Amino acid sequence: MLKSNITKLCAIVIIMSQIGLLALHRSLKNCTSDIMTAQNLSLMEYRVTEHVRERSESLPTKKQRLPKALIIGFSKCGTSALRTFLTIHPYIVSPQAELFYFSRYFSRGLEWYRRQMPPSTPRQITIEKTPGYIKTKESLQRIYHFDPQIKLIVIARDPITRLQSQYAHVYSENGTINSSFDKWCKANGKRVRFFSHYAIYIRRLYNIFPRDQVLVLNEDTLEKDPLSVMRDAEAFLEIPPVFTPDMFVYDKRKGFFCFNTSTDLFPRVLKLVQVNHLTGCLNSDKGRKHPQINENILEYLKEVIKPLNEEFFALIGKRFHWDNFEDEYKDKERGEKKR
Ligand SMILES: Nc1ncnc2c1ncn2[C@@H]1O[C@H](COP(=O)(O)OS(=O)(=O)O)[C@@H](OP(=O)(O)O)[C@H]1O
Repeated sequence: MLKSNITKLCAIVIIMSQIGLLALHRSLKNCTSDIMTAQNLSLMEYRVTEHVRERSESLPTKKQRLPKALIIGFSKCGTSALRTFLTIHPYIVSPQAELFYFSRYFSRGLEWYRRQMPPSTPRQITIEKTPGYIKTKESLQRIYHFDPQIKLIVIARDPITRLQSQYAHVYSENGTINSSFDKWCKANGKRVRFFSHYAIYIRRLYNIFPRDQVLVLNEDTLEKDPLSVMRDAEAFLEIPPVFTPDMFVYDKRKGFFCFNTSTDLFPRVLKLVQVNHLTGCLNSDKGRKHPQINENILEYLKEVIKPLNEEFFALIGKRFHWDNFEDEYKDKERGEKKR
């Protein structure tokens, strides 16, 4: 009797110790994966992380969660490319559409907003982008009341190029611009200033949110070196760095960096974001032909905009090299790309 009780006790001790070992093994595994994610992951490791995302998609913990970060502006400054590129990060989910919740659709309520979000695991960050949020104090205050700790991303662009982009957006039909940018600029001096004075909006933003919750990016860098922008965003969002140089390639015809269609990640990219399945580029409503500017108007715009840019750079504490607009504009490759 005593012997059989001792045997039972031994069996229990052995089982318990095995369970303990298993738990220890699991926690060590988690620990190593956290250490791994703290380092720069190679493409191979990115695939492993992606595999984790795929598997975690069926986890019961997956549900629609409110955003922990927003891309709030400025319109026509590369907000779509930024959101699209970021969305392939395994730790990020993002709704495809702009939701205008904190501006136009606030009365629809928080539950409506939540229901627009893709399902995510507790580790993933939901990011929503609506470029107009930065434009009104009301939207920013609503965002603050929603979550005073939320992270905010702003991307800005040379205001002259931004004006051209906006103009092309409004006045293009079937790829043709149907009126004169020069005339529009002359007739809309007040609007030119209003659209180009980034400092007004950034100052208002800094009055509501601590600066370390705001990341200000440069569209020019996104165009020329998307990888470095992705890395800045990863660091700001405190997520593991997974982007690698081979994920993006410059597409001469589009004139922009696009997803590399020849990596084995591309089928996954197509499931996550809307890009051209043949080229890996953003759709044709991004990268439109810009209107011509005559010398006089260019001089006028430079004069009006230069002090506004200086105010903006002083405020954000960094300088973007937007003063070479003329060279860029005349750059042959750029001319070819817009044709
Ligand atoms: N990689 C890549 N692919 C395509 N487009 C790119 C890219 N990087 C930056 N851009 C620039 O993004 C400009 C559009 O900006 P937004 O997405 O903010 O426009 S919008 O406000 O959402 O309508 C768009 O402006 P336009 O060239 O005037 O169409 C692009 O210049």
